This record gives sequence, C-alpha cells and structure tokens, in this order.
Amino acid sequence: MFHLSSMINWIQLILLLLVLLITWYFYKFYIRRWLSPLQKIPGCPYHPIVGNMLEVRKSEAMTSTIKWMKDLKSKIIRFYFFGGQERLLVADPDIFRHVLVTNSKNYVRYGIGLKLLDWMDIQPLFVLSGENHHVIRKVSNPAFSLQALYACDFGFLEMVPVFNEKALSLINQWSEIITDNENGADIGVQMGLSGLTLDVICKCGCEYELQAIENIKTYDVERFPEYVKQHWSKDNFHCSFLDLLPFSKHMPFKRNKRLSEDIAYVKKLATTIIQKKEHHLKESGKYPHKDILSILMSARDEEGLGLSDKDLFGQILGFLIAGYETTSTSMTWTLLQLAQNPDIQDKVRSEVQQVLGTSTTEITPGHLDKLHYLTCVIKETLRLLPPITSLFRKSLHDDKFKDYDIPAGTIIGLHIGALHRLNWEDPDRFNPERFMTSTEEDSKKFLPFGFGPYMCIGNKFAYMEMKTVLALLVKNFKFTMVPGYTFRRVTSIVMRPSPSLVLRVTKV
Ligand code: HEM
Repeated sequence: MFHLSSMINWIQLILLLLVLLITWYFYKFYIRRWLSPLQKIPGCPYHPIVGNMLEVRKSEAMTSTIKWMKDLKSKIIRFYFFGGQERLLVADPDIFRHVLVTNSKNYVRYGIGLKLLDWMDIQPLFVLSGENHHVIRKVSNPAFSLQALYACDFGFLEMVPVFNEKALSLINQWSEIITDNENGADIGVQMGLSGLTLDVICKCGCEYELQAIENIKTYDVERFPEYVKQHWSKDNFHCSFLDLLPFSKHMPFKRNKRLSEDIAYVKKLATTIIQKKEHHLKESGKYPHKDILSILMSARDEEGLGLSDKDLFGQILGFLIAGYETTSTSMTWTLLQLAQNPDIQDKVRSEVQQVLGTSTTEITPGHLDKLHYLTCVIKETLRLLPPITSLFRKSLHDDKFKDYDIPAGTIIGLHIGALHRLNWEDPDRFNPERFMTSTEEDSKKFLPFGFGPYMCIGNKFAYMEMKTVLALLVKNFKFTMVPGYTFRRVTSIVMRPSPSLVLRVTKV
C-alpha cells in the first residue's frame, strides 16, 4: 500500500524545496531572461543578484548610464536592477516623446517615494497616473497656469514679491557675513538657497512663514529637508537592500523611529495650516486667494465637490516636496557654473544692470521677461545638470520602440541626464549661447521638467523664482571658487553637489 506520508520525511522535503529553489533561480536568472524580447536591446554584463546596481551606486551620478550608452553605441539599453530584474534606459528623443506624449496612456509612473506612500497613505500629484492623476491635475492647474493667473487677483504676480522678499533676506544675511571684507567670505551658498526655496514654497504654497533663511539650523527647519532627504529619496537608483525588504518598516531601526517622528511633525504642521485656512473661511466667507493651498481648497468639480482633507493634505505636502529642493539645487548648480565661468557671470551681471538700472532693487514680472541671457544660463545649467536625472515608467500593454518589441510590464528609465548629454553638439561644454536660438528640434532633447500630461506643473513658477533670485544675487555679489573645493554629483531623487557647495562671495 502506497503511503505518501511515510515517504516524505523532513529530509526529503528539504531536498525538494532545495531543488525547487535552484530550478526557480536558474529559470529567473538565466532561462527567463533569454526568452525575453528585450534581449534584442543592447545590454551590459551584470551580476545575477545585484544586477548593475553596484556600478550605479559607486559611480558619480549620471556617469554609469552615459558610459554604458556610449560603450554600447545605443540610446536605448538594457540594465539590471537588484534581484536581476531587467529594465531599460532611454536617451532617444523620439522614444521620450512616444512614452511621455504620443502613447502616454500606456505608461504609468513607477517607484517614486513608494515607501513613504506606504507609511503616510498620501497621494501627491507626482506619484499619480491615469485618471486619478488627470482629476487632481485639473484641479491644481489654475494655481500654476500663467494665463489664468494673470486674469485673477492671485498667483505669480503676487508671488514675485515673495521671491524678492526672500532673496533680499538672503542678501542681507550674506552681506552681514562679508561685512566690509573686500576679500569677501566663503559662504555655504547651497545651504542658503535651500533655506530660501523652503521659505518661498511655504509662503507661496500655504502662506506659512517658516523663516528658514534666518533659522536654518533650528530643529523645526532642519526637520523638513531631512524628512524629504531621508524618506523621499528611495527611488529606482538609490535604495538599499533594506529598503526593498517588505517588513523593513516594522524593524526597530533608529531611522524608523525618526521617520515616525518626522511624519507626525509634518502631519501636525500641515493640519494646523489647513485648519487655519478653514477658520479664515468661516470668519470671512471666502479664502484669501494668495497661495496654492487656498486655490486648491476653493476648487470644485462639475458636481460642486471639493478635495477631501486627506487629498488636500497630500497635495500641499507634494507641492512643498516637489518645489523645494529641485529649485534650490538648480540655483546652486547655476552659481557653481557662474563661479567656474567668470566671463559668463560678468555678462549676466551686465544684463541685470541694464534691465534693472542702478536704482531698482525690486524685480517685477516685466523685468523677468527681459532677462534673456540669464534664462539661457539657467537652461544650460538644467541641460548639463538636471536636478531630476530620470523618470521611471512601466508599460501597461505591449508596445514597440523603433524595431524593438516592448512587452507589457517593462520598466523604463527615461534618462534626462543622458538625453541632455548624448544629443547635443559639444555636450559637456557650458555654453548658454546654444539656447539663444533654440529650435523645435532642440526642445525635444531638452526636458528638465519632463513633457506631456505629467510635465512639471511648477516649471513657470520655478523659472520665475530662479530668475528673480539669481538676478538679485548676481547684482549684489561676485561668486568665485574656493581654492581646493572639489565635489561629486550625488543623487537622492535630486542630483546635487557633495559636499555642499561653498563659494567665495564678495560684494559688487
Ligand atoms: C528647477 C526646478 C524643477 C525641476 C527641474 C522640476 C522637475 C520636474 C519633473 C522632471 C517632473 C516630471 C515628473 C514625471 O514626469 O514623472 C516634475 C513634476 C512635478 N513638479 Fe516639478 N520641478 C521643478 C520645480 C517645481 C516647483 C517649483 C513645483 C511646485 C511649486 C513643482 C511641482 C511639481 C509637481 C506637483 C509635479 C507633478 C506634476 C504632475 O504629475 O502632473 N516642481 N517636476
């Protein structure tokens, strides 16, 4: 008589599991890969467990992707994530268009800030896709569209004074550090700009005076940047094995304790701000239309329904996160370029002096329109050093890129950094003049804000803020390199110089 229970003893069970595990391993890491249609796309050698991630982690930001593409002579390549997961990297302008615009419905966002979403249960605009994204984007557009803003009594025209006010605070602070020292002083410009953008986005976003410029070292002010850095920076290139473990958030790590405290702090702050606005509504019967939050709070759909408190909380937090470090890092990179290229810095200063005249201290939207050369300098910085270096998407259905079949479920990294370095003439040279006469073709290979339905909603806001602040800084100060300062480009969501940029600043 055949008795299954008597045959399978523990040793046999373990052996069976081992055989299954080895079969699964060989299938996953060796066989399945060879059956994939993506095999036709050029790819680098990789490790079956860590893929190409060690090289990504060790090298300076952007360099591994650009090197692989140059070596393989292709602007679409295969690379492997932890666990040997097959992915694509793209720097081809036509494929960028295809994914972001022409066939954008077939692609959803992949892997941004997922850990935090899991913890906080919020859905900011920049993580949403499809219909959910469309609904929130529609509600948010009025807060960012120039056309609408010019016609209303709120918006950027009100925000430019905020950019001026915060730039002047920073100028005063730096002037005090320099005092009358004609050799100037070595100033942590990256830290100063970080405080400035944080103040700007808190005031324009929700009328909140954080005063980070004055108090950058205080606990509350440090908390927000730290929260963004530590907890939103786990993306497709920059997470550790620990982050990938499903139970990592339940482990008694110090950083998990800190995360809970930070989340509690940020939640409390956002709730206080929203409650203050609601109180104002009860008192006065209308929202003071001065900031992004008020506009979102008064938005109604066709059925007269507004955003829930949870949605408001998620959106406002999302705008603070998305609008803060991207802009401060772009200004930091621009000052670094100006310090490295004194002729270009002089040219910017001449333009600012010409447009503003000697007596004007406050910049208006009219002035901003005339600062053409400064705009080219900012664009050239965003081309060479885009703060967001890649956008990840996942295909919903089968698709085709040129001659390659792309199966449903493929993860694609649209590499903005490589797009900007592999499609321009003399790409590594800082040459703002190239933007003086840019063509339709050029716009396809310059996408620091993305493109299509998910394009950065705050791009006009960012340009205006950067132009106002940089014009005032260059008008008041001269920036040169501190002898011996060297840096590496590092990325945790935003690509920044490390160590933090210090420049020698003298009064003009
Ligand atoms: C130089 C500064 C900035 C850069 C380089 C930048 C870059 C980007 C990029 C590349 C995206 C597209 C993401 C994607 O396609 O998945 C994006 C989206 C977004 N950005 Fe920005 N950004 C900047 C400033 C700002 C500012 C100042 C704000 C808000 C005040 C902002 C708010 C957003 C939001 C809400 C989204 C999501 C848009 C959507 O999904 O519809 N950004 N940004």
